[in-house]
Formats: sequence, structure tokens, C-alpha cells
Amino acid sequence: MDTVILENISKSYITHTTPALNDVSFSVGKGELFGLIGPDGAGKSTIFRILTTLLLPDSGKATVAGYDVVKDYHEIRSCVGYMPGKFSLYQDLTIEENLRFFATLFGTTVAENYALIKDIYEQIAPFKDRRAGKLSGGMKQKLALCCALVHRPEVLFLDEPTTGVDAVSRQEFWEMLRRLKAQGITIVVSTPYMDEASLCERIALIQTGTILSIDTPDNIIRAYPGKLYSLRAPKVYLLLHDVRLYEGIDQCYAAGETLRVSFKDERKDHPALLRAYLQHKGHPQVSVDQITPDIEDCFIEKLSDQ
Ligand SMILES: Nc1ncnc2c1ncn2[C@@H]1O[C@H](COP(=O)(O)OP(=O)(O)OP(=O)(O)O)[C@@H](O)[C@H]1O
Repeated sequence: MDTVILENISKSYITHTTPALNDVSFSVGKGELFGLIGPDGAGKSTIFRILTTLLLPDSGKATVAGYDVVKDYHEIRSCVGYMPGKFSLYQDLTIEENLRFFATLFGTTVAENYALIKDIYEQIAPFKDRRAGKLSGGMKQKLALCCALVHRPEVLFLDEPTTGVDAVSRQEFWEMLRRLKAQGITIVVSTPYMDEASLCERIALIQTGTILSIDTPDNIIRAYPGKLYSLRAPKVYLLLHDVRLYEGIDQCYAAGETLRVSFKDERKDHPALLRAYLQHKGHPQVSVDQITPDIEDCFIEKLSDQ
């Protein structure tokens, strides 16, 4: 049986007219590393709050480790680890005090489950007497992860753990997640960084409370309909303007210093004609190359279906 199951979950906040979650369903297998990928406001934190029993859904059903999120909140709270989006440890307590506090809260000791957190804790141990409020972003993140793990949870919920953390710490963090997964822990992690999608086994793309797609990152990329082109020319802004005027263009958006372009259908898909049109428009050096889409391209394409 799947460890996390959501069936038709909807949730609205009183102060918000649009629902935060709209009929959301997905499940996560035992020991899976599952990613919720979506921009700010997509509904990721609302999903975590419901799954960790901090918020009641308006409708639908969800279970974690076989327990119902509404009826069995007591059982769920002892078998999940949760790292919220905002740093929520005690800023005035030291690293060691925070860890001991969370262990005591769950009726265990740091020593009892030390093997699970050892790798991560050793990286912050030299600063164990430093107050949490005085730690760097990467160190806070590692401490929060240790605190979420100290009672050896069955399921780990991580809400945007890498937001605001430098690139090296982000990479280290994903390596830590892979090691935790190898120990059998089911992990649900959210991120607004599309490049982190490929580090998950399966992902759900989410936008304004609606799931756009659920699959492995490779399958989502393989399912991209049609072809995608990368356009490069010295005057990118003018290029964007001129491409958008060309009949038959479906998507055209900036990606760094290039443009990503797709055609409406196969009959319109003639890059040589587009190149000739752009040369005529004053872009003599334009290059048009077919590329493999990444997850961000797939996300943008799915949004256009909405
Ligand atoms: N306590 C709240 N009261 C009212 N509206 C809320 C509340 N929490 C979230 N929302 C709204 O619900 C929607 C989903 O928010 P949620 O925090 O779940 O998204 P998110 O994907 O986690 O993004 P973020 O990283 O910005 O938190 C947003 O429109 C948000 O403004």
C-alpha cells in the first residue's frame, strides 16, 4: 500500500477567493523520493499542512502510513518528520539544545537514533554550542533536518528545504536525501526550483492548487508534445517581439539569453521559414536549433493547456 495517499483534496482559506487546493489526488510509494514542483502560491505548503494534520481539508480524503489525516492525527504526528518552509526552530537555543528538545518531545533521545542523523549532524557538530539564530542558511537547514529526523520518522515532509540556500549546500542537501531514502524513509519534498525535479524519482507539477502532471521527470519530458527550438540573436528583446508576430507560433518565452519557441502544429513547424522571416526582420545572425525540453519547458507547456 502507498505510504501517502491524497484523494480529491480541496482547501480554501476564508480570506482567499480562489481555492488553495482544487481536487488534488496523488500517492507516494513506500521509500519513494517524491517531489512537489511549483512556484510560490501553488499550494505546496497547504498540502504539507494537511498531511501533517496541522490543517483540515474542506473535502477529500488523505492518509499517511495508513492513518487518516483527520481522525488519526495523534498517530500521524508521531510517525512523520516535518521541516516547514519557514525556519521554525528555537532561535535562542543552541544546536544541541534544539536537537535534545525535539528528541524529548517525541519521547526519545538523540543517542537512540544517532545513526540516522550522524552524517548530517557531524557537519554542524563543531558549532553545537552556537544559538540557532546565529547559524548560516545551510547550517539552519541541516539542523532543521536533524530535528525532523530525531524520532526516526517513517515519512519525511520537507517544504522548500533548499529555498534561499547556496548552490553547494543545495547539492549536499539532495545527497543527504538520497542517503535517507536508502534507509527506507519515504520523502515528500517541495521545491520552486525546476532544476531540482530531476533529483526526484517522481514529481507532481502543481500550479494554483491544481496538479498539472504526475510522473517520473524523464516521462514528463518524453511526453512533451511537438518540437521545441532555442533561438539566439544579439538583440533578444527585439527577437522576442518579432517572433511573437510570426503566424503559427504557439509558445515564445525567454530562457536566459535565448528564446524558447514552439509552433502551433506540425503544418506550421518550419524553422527554416521562421529563420528567413527573422533575417528579413533585421536579425541576420539568428540561430534556430531544436532542443530537448527541460522540466520548466514542460511546466510552461502544461500551463498553456489550462
Ligand atoms: N493562512 C492563509 N490564509 C489565506 N491564504 C493563504 C494562507 N496560506 C496560504 N494561502 C494562499 O493559498 C495559496 C496556496 O498557498 P501555499 O502557501 O500553499 O503555496 P506554496 O506553493 O507553498 O507557496 P509559498 O512558497 O509561497 O508558500 C496561495 O494563494 C496563498 O496566498
